[in-house]
Amino acid sequence: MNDPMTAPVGPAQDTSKAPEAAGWEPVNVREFERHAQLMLSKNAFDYYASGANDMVTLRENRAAFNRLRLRPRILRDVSMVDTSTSVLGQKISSPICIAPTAMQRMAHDSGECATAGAAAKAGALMTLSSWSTTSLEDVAKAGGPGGARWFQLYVYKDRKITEQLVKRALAAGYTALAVTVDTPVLGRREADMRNRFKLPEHLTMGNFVSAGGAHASGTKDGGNDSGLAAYVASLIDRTLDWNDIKWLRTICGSMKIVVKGVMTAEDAAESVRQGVDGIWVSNHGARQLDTTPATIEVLPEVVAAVSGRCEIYLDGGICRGTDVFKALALGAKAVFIGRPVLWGLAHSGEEGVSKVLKLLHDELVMALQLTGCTRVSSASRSMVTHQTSYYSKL
Ligand SMILES: Cc1cc2nc3c(=O)[nH]c(=O)nc-3n(C[C@H](O)[C@H](O)[C@H](O)COP(=O)(O)O)c2cc1C
Ligand SMILES: O=C(O)C(=O)c1ccccc1
Repeated sequence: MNDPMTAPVGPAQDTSKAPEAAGWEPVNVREFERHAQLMLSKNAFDYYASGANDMVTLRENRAAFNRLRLRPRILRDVSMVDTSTSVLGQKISSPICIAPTAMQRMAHDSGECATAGAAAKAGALMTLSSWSTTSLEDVAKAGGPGGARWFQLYVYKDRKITEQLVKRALAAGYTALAVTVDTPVLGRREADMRNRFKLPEHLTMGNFVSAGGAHASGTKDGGNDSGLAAYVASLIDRTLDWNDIKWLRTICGSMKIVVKGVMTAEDAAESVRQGVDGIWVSNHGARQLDTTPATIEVLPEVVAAVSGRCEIYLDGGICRGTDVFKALALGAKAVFIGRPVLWGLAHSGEEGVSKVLKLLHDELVMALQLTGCTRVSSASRSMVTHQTSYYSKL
C-alpha cells in the first residue's frame, strides 16, 4: 500500500474529460464520491449511487450512524493498535471488508481485478458479485493465492446455472457463499429508469458468457424501464425459500454459508435454526425496499436474537472509521463497504481502492485510539449510545 508521505498526489486516471477532477486528492469517502461523479458517465454514476424509490433508507443508513454518540475512555496506553480479526475462522488484517457490487468495470476498466488486487495487498476480505464484469476465476487469479475471498450468490431460475456457479466458486478457492436473500425482484431505482440503464456494449457479465445471459441491456424498447430490472426479472428465482438454503448446503462443499440481507430478529433467529454460518445485516445499500430502518438500527435486535450462536456482519452507509467502530461496538464481527470501493475504482483503479481502504483503516485506528481501545474486540457496547440518551438525563 502507498506510503502517504511518498505517494504521488493527484489521481492516476485520465482526467482530461473531467478537468475539475484533475489534481484533486480526496481526503474522505464523501470526497471520493464527488470525485467519482465527475469522472463517470451519468448512466454509471447514477446506477452506483442510487437507492430505491424516495431514497429514505439511503439517507437513514448515514443519518442513523450520526445519531449515535461515542463514549470515549481515557488514560489507556493506545500506542499500539491491532486491527486484525477473523471471519469464519479466516484471519484478516482489518474488520473492514468489501461488499459485492455488480459491474465494477463501469467504474474503471480494471474493475473487479483491481479490487481483488487492492484487497489482497491490504489483507482484506473481498466478496465478489455474481454479476461481475470479470469471471470469478480471473478475479481469483488477480487476487493471488493468499487473498481472502467470498462469492456472492444469486440463485437463478435455472438451477444448473446456479450449481455450476457454486462449483466454479469452490474450485477457484472462494471460502464462503454470501447468498443474497433480499432481491427476489430488483428494487425500483428511478434514476436508472430515466437513464434507461444499460451495461456499456464492450462489457459483459463475466460469469455467464457461455450461458447466453451475458449482457444486461434493455428489453423494453421505448418503455420507461431500467434494462437491469428486466434482465434480473428474467433470471433471478423469486421462489427462493429456506429449502433452497438447505439445497445449497448440499452442493457447496467446504464453503461456508452466509445469508446476506437479514433485517429482523425473527429472520436472524430462523437463520440460526437453519444452521447458517453467518448473518449479514444489510438492506442492500438501500436499493431494494425503501423505508426500511438503517442497518445500524436493527443490529442490536439481531445481536440479541442470535446470542453468540453465529457471526454477524453489517453493511450500509459506512463511510467513516467511527461508523466501523459503532458497528463493532454494537456486536458486528466485521463490516462491509459497497459504494466507497466503487468511488476508489473510479478515482484510479487498484490504487484508488487501496487509498479508500487505507483511509478507512486509518480512521478506524484513530477511532480506536481516541476511545481508548488497542484492538477491535475492545470496542464495547457501553461506548456507544443514542444521542437522545443525553437529553433524558437533563
Ligand atoms: C452499485 C451496487 C451494486 C450492487 N450489487 C450487488 C450485487 O450484485 N449483489 C449483492 O448481493 N449486493 C449488491 N449490492 C449491495 C452491496 O453488496 C451492499 O449491500 C451495499 O452496497 C452496502 O451499502 P454501501 O454501498 O452504503 O456501503 C450492490 C450495491 C451497489 C451500490
Ligand atoms: O444493482 C444491484 O444492487 C444488484 O444487486 C444487482 C442485481 C442483479 C444484477 C445486477 C445488480
